[in-house]
Amino acid sequence: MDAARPNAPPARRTVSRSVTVRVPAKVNVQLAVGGPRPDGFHDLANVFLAVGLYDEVTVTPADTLRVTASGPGTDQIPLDATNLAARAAIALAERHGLAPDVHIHIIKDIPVAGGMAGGSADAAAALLACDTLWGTGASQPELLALCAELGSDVPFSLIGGAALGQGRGELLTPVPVGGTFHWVFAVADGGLSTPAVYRECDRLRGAAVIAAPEPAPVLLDALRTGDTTALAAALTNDLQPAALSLRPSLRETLDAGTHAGALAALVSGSGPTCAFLAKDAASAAALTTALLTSGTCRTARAAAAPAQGAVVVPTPAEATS
Ligand SMILES: C[C@@](CO)(OP(=O)(O)O)[C@H](O)COP(=O)(O)OP(=O)(O)OC[C@H]1O[C@@H](n2ccc(N)nc2=O)[C@H](O)[C@@H]1O
Ligand SMILES: Nc1ncnc2c1ncn2[C@@H]1O[C@H](COP(=O)(O)OP(=O)(O)O)[C@@H](O)[C@H]1O
Repeated sequence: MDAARPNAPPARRTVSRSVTVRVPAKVNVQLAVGGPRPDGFHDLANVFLAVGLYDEVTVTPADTLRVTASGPGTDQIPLDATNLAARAAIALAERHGLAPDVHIHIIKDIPVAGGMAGGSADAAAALLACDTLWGTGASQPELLALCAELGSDVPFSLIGGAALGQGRGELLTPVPVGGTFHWVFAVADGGLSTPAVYRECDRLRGAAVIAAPEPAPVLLDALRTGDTTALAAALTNDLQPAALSLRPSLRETLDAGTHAGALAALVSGSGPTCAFLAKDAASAAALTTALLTSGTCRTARAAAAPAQGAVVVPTPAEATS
């Protein structure tokens, strides 16, 4: 008790606490790509679906900004201020006149450079974690605006679920989902560069006239009604020919999943991860086993969708109180 103020509540001890945020990967169930814009981006009709593969980002007060990471592929991500999670912390700190002095630790389970928005996920997670740690109390629109500055896919990583991304993918409209979809992801050795895949898409299209990208009503209906068969028939990815052109061996991966009973097979975003839609959880488990033994991928993972967006993980004390 405070001796000077007998009725005052016990003084709060300032503890150097950590905040952990869990954030999902995505698959693009429709990726319609327009022609190149003057700013180098492409207009999209990008229907994102968050899937249950997660990274975890923990921020802890520190003397200076520091990034560490564990998990597969982390030797391929920068651990300096160019890491997307570090860029997110710096952006939020600058906006609120703070020093971005945190230790950011990333536990990666989302394939690196795999077309599943792992870096974007870490950026969204770091933003939410720092906002919570620093008590900056940013509103959802403020967080989404910061996300859009960090990358086209980052806003979706924050909100999760399913959403239509227009513009370069950052202008989101949530999409209702009426059921659970069971996916399997075949993870390749090594990544593909997103800008290189967009460039290859432009090169393959040559002088063809490209229609403005539009969301497909049949696909949005399939999501809304939770109809797996209809979703399988409606999946499209305009970047798939470019990803296959840069990595022809992905055709064998797609064929292996199709022969093993997938309802549909497509490249996830810019690749090289291949995504397979399964009838149900049991089919997804069987498909995972078949892909693991097919010799056409580094590993295979089953994951259900939709997944929740970035969320603060309760500390053990909070979880039991
Ligand atoms: C292709 C998609 C599909 O969701 O994701 P991935 O499969 O890579 O995860 C996205 O469009 C990737 O979004 P993201 O990875 O956030 O890209 P950004 O950092 O904003 O941009 C990286 C580069 O990709 C190209 N780019 C990106 C988005 C877009 N609408 N048009 C583009 O041409 C540009 O060359 C840009 O310089
Ligand atoms: N925290 C991060 N996690 C993953 N990649 C990162 C991160 N920060 C920067 N990068 C870089 O971003 C690029 C794209 O990675 P990623 O987002 O995993 O792939 P994709 O854009 O295919 O979904 C990689 O070249 C990687 O080195």
